[in-house]
Amino acid sequence: MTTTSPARQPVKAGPPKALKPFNNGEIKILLLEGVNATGIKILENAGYQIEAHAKALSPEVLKEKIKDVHAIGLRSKTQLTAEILAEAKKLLVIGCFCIGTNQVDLEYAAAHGIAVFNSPFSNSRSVAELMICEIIALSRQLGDRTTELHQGTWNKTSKNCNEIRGKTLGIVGYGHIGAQLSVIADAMGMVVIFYDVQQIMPLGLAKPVDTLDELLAQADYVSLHVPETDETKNMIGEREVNLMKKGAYLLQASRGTVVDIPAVAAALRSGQLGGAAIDVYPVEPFANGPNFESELRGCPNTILTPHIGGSTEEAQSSIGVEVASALVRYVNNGTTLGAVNFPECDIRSPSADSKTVRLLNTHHNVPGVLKQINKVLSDFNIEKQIVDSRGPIAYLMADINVEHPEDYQKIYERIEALASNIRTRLLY
Ligand SMILES: NC(=O)C1=CN([C@@H]2O[C@H](COP(=O)(O)OP(=O)(O)OC[C@H]3O[C@@H](n4cnc5c(N)ncnc54)[C@H](O)[C@@H]3O)[C@@H](O)[C@H]2O)C=CC1
Ligand SMILES: O=C(O)C(=O)COP(=O)(O)O
Repeated sequence: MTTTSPARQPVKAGPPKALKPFNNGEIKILLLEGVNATGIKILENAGYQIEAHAKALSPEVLKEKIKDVHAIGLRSKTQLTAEILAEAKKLLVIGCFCIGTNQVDLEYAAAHGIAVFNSPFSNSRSVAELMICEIIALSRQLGDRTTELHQGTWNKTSKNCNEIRGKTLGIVGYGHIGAQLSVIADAMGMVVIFYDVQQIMPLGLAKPVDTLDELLAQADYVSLHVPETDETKNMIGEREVNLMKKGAYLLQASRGTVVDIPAVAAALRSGQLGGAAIDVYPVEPFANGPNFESELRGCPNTILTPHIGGSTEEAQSSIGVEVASALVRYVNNGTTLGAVNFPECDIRSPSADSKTVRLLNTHHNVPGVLKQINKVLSDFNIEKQIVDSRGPIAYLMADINVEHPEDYQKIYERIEALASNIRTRLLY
């Protein structure tokens, strides 16, 4: 006789519980720099109180406005320095509706229990497409020809104008944007080489080189796609420009601090560089208008754009969805997946009919913390718990079964009173 073991029955899970904050009241969010309507809709549907501005705010106004909000959404312009964040007593979370997060003091934010989210790749394709457009535009001197013709000058010439087929593109920083650019350039018949501090799988026929100097010496076009860090500051200066082939082109859509602008302007005027396409600047105007000063103005074959690499409808729309959803998940459920300055944690939602309370605790990553936290929780049934650390801070999520709502305040106060506590939230 054969016996079959009974099929394992899945635990029945009801609909997930819509958790709400115990101690934050109504969630207020400040949105700056024209966050896309897709993001605003998600935040509205979550029931948050929204104040949205099309532009960045001056530091003085921002210091006032940030005092009262639980969340803030911004793009690359707004600088959230430690000085500004020090005013933000209620702030739980920052959403960078862009790729770069260098505008936020990430360490200060983490140390104060403020999680930061961004959109790691929603505008990568837009930047890569702009680079392709500019590689051809520089090769055909389109900027100069169109300016001349707008001024009434017909200047039909083929001098120093080239096809891009067979030319070498050197990509500095082979991350999301660099790799995307590599694939398109490769398909257009360019020879692609790249330099990155990490070992990254080359795509298509692209080849890595060992040093930046090697890349500069070989490339007809150098395109920069590194983040702003101490190491990338002035990565391209007079020395590097002079290592480039005479008449080569520079494309810069990373961060303004990566390039020494006076050195590039001098090389453009002397003919050492055959042209440049620059999208980002060490100092960018605060708002749209006739307010742009730079040594680059008037340089030959120089395409200047006002930080529009990621500015397409497609990119902004998907960034809106991605970052707003991350903010809602963090505020409503405590999920930190995708945070750039926090340990990444998530646990399954409790079922709607449960008496579950979710504890979210950011604490100093020191020995003995969990013992103290679990001492407080030991009077209750801990259904699930996860904790992870990142450098000096750690984040704990715990679902606890609490029969009597009057215990919520007790749990909250006792966890908050621990010496290790940075920030405590309860959702129920
Ligand atoms: N102009 C615009 O509108 C936009 C600009 N950006 C800028 O582009 C940068 C790059 O974006 P992603 O490709 O998404 O970033 P990513 O993080 O995917 O890639 C950056 C790459 O640079 C490499 N890297 C870092 N330091 C380096 C160094 N010293 N030398 C060589 N390689 C180095 C990294 O290892 C990584 O592979 C962003 O950090 C942002 O500042 C991003 C989007 C739009
Ligand atoms: O995504 C980025 O890092 C960018 O530089 C684009 O910034 P923006 O959203 O145009 O202010």
